[in-house]
Amino acid sequence: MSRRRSSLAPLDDDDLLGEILLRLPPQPSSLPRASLVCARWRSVLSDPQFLGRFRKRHGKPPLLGFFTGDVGRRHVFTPVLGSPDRIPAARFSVPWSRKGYDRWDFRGCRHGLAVLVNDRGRGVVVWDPLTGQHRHHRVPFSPNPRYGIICQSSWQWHPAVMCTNAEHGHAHGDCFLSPFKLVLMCNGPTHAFACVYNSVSGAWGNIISTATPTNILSRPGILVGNALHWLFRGGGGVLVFDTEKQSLGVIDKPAEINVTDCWCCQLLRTGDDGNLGLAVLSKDSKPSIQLWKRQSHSSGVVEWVLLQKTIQLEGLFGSGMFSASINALMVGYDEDSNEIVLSTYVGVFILQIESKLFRTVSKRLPLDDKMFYPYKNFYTADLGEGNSPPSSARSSSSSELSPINAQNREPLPPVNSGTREEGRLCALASTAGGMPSWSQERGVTGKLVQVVAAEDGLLAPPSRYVLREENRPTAGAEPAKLTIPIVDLSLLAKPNGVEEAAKLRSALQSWGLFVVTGHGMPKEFLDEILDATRKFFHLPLEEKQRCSNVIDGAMFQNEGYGTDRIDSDEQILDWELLHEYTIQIGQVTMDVLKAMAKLLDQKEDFFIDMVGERFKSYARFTYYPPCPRPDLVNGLKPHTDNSVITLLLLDKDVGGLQVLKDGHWVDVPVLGHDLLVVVGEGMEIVSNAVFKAPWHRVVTSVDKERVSLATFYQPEPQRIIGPPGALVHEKRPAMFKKCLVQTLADGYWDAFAVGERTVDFLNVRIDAEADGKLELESVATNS
Ligand SMILES: O=C(O)CCC(=O)C(=O)O
Ligand SMILES: [Fe+2]
Repeated sequence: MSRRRSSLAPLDDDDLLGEILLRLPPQPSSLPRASLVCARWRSVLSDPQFLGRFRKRHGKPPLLGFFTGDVGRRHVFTPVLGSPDRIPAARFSVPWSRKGYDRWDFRGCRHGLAVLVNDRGRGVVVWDPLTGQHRHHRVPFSPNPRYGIICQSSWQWHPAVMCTNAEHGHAHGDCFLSPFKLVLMCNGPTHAFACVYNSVSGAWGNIISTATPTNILSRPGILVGNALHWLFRGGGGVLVFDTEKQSLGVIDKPAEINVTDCWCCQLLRTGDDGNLGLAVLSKDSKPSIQLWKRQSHSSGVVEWVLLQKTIQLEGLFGSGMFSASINALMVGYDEDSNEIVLSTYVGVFILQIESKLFRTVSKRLPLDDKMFYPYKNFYTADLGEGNSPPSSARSSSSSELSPINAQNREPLPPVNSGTREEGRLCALASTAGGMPSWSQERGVTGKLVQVVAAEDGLLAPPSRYVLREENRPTAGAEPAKLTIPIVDLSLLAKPNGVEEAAKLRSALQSWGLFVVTGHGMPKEFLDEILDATRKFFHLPLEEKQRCSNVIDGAMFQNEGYGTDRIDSDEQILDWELLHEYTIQIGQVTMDVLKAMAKLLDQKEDFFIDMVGERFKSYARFTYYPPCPRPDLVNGLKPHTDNSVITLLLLDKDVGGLQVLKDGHWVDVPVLGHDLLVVVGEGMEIVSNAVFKAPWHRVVTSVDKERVSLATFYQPEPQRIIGPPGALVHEKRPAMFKKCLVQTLADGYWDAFAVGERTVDFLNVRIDAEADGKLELESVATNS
């Protein structure tokens, strides 16, 4: 500090003035406002050295807002500060595209840096929202195909970024991308892999892996000391990655806790001693947050301890905010301040765990299942220099630090390299649970039905396949001779497709399914798909089992045949075919969903928005061998689908699918190259039961085998779906409770096993009585 002349008034002394201005609060408007006083003040305030000292002095940057959204959804910046500190949302708009198949997911913020990952594992980006600088990295590995990966949807990328600046007094938020560590964790149903990028060496380290009991929740890892922690679903415990020792392991979670969904459990960094903690939100009539802490005893034993400090939410917020079955969701966490973000029916709040003090984020946002990623930084609006990176950071490799545009990203890996890059398609083969059906079974011990059917001299199906008399396909009258409705998709899309829309309306209203013509998929292509399917089922058993989803006797994932562990060129061709098919069928699905939305006088993306951009499509191939006694068995037992909609490509030569209409089974004829659209229970929920999922089943043939390919279109697993406000009104109350998609998916096979609909089995339907009262006619139409 220079010597001061005592004759100067304090504010005339530059050093003293600097000392005084350092004490201004770190809010975004502080420095810009002070800089309006005069040119001299402005010059002091915009001096990079002053700004560095200002950040150091304050240490912790203020919370500017949240990046909100969820995996698979667009993310936006939601400012939390009031005027004059409020930062416009557009200032931090997330620049990565979420279009088509090139989807980037925002996955967290730490130390003023944000991290995004491509959902197909094509890259990871560290982004400084303040300066717009970013680094794009190609992911350094693919999960090993040996672990059964056939689609990336069951292997998820969990990136985490952290500043590693160890300089004394360094204030995070002032990190400007250097130096940092980027941790990339990839977790599937059986294993986790981790790898660390160090910005100083500019290189990725070794790939470390460990066996895991299941998938982890799709939430940012919590940094405690040097270790990142993620919570497993169900009873799996906690996955720990030590970023210094580079070790990956699994620790227990409190035995009493069952991690049912990601909105009810949150790992913590406890404020008092920086230990790992866990907050569990109970959904009882008296909602509360139970707190656990991991404590080490002098004996060296480390265990979870339940803290006395249970937080009663009603006491804090008043009881008005809690209703129905879901009272609040934990939608975010700030590990620096140990604050949980709670979304409720009356707004979004931040709750500080130690003090139990809460602040309001917004009273306008309704209960919503999107994540809130807190973003903290020193932001000094309009100070020019102040918001630019210091020159040292700016001079580092310009090819790495450059404005964001599509061109400067690394090239995408070739589609054929190593593991498949397919993001959302899961292939499975047929049914499981309950009375076995006469179709190719999956994961069922004993002989496969195809093997049974091929046994010489088989006169009747083994007893385990034979249905009780009242359940046999022939128990009712002869199938009714009715014509399944047909809708021409190419006409529907035309501006004057009124007639076709009327047909669609009538089909949905009275059948819940319809035949689609005019879908534009070439006949040869569809033939090729079915031929490949048939060929696959005709492969020797050992070969099929090589791609089975059962490894070492345990079923480990939802996917089975058609895996990525492809050995022959012919099979690669099959997979490419399926990939192409999903793209094309995806387009048909979108068109159908748009037309259905228009029937309800909603904008065309109404249903598409509700199920999310990261919807899943499952392709299920089913093989029905000939059966000597079709009258005794089900090819596939009566069921409703748990999809939003299902698109079926049926065998060109052999029928067998039947739909229940007004209490009678009706044959779906052989459709050639037309497709069949079937409404699923998911659609029933999101249309508030305006559209209904029909019961259907498959009967077998004495002498002909049959194949089919069903593509199930499902919402994002972490979404909560329910009847949307636009379809709920006085005359038609909500017919379903809000429900996590994953819960519906998990309940499906249990419901199937006992012959129930999932919504009934899980008790998601609210008012069975009122169901069906509203006809489609009473909903306005624009067609
Ligand atoms: O094979 C068929 O025709 C129908 C298959 C089906 O309904 C299903 O997989 O859910
Ligand atoms: Fe079905």
